[in-house]
Amino acid sequence: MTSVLEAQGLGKRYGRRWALRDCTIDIPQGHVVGLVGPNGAGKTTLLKLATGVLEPTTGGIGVLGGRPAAGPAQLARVGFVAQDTPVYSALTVADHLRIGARLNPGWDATLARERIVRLGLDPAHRAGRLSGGQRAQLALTLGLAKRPDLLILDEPVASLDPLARRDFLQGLMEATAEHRFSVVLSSHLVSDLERTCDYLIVLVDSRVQVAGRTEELLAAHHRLTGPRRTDGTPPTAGRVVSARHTDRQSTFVVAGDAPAMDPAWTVSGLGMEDLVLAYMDHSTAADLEALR
Ligand SMILES: Nc1ncnc2c1ncn2[C@@H]1O[C@H](COP(=O)(O)OP(=O)(O)OP(=O)(O)O)[C@@H](O)[C@H]1O
Repeated sequence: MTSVLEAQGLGKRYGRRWALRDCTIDIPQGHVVGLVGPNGAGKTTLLKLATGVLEPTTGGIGVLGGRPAAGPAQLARVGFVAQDTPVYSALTVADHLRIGARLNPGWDATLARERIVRLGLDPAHRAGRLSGGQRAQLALTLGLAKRPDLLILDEPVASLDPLARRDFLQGLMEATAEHRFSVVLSSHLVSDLERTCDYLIVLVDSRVQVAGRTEELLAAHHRLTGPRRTDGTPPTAGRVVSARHTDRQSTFVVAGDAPAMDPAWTVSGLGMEDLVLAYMDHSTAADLEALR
């Protein structure tokens, strides 16, 4: 099956600073992919490379088997809702739908119309007078009515209140269930992604820390808690993702099979938030190590 997103050694540099480096990923189609990382991690850069808004400094990226923005056919297959869900303030909701219909060969006018009605948006309302949540919903409607094979959303819910956030993500989930397309969605809030995504990419300090199916990632990581280890290493094999020590206790997050343990140690599973935080910790520890 063609990958939805495939990158090899992908990097983007602004002047001397790398916004994204050594990014190698291969994501199969049919997933809702959560791209998570702190502010400035490189999420927008990766998404702009995927949509052809930016050109790579190193490496290459393929989207649905083609080059990003390679031509009209490729552009028609990928929908992009940029950060802050931009709309044209002076134009009405209906104007947005008309422009969408004119610019997109696969435009689904029925889907757009029905969605606007369901959301209770007045077609005559100017976009500049919509609330943040309504603007985000309008931008999502434009992205969905394009009927893309891949919809890319850059922090679409960042500025929304919890209710609008929930409605937006729910609308997105309903649309993916009905129309079966892939989604890549970025956020710095894991809680947004927890309910929505079945594939996860953790990006910290311009590098992909881990990527894979959420269920598999959660099954492959464990938290070990036990008496403080004086040498700072865990009492098992497996790759250490993060390590924390107090005077009396050590806590490790390790990647690998469930370890057979000494009874003084507790092994537990992780939630998505724990996993993301462990990889953020990992990146911080690596930075500190590099400074030594
Ligand atoms: N046009 C630009 N010129 C110079 N540096 C840039 C430019 N765009 C982004 N950067 C830098 O690249 C890095 C990654 O930025 P990016 O916008 O991709 O991060 P992000 O993870 O999307 O952050 P946020 O969650 O805040 O949107 C940051 O250090 C940022 O300052």
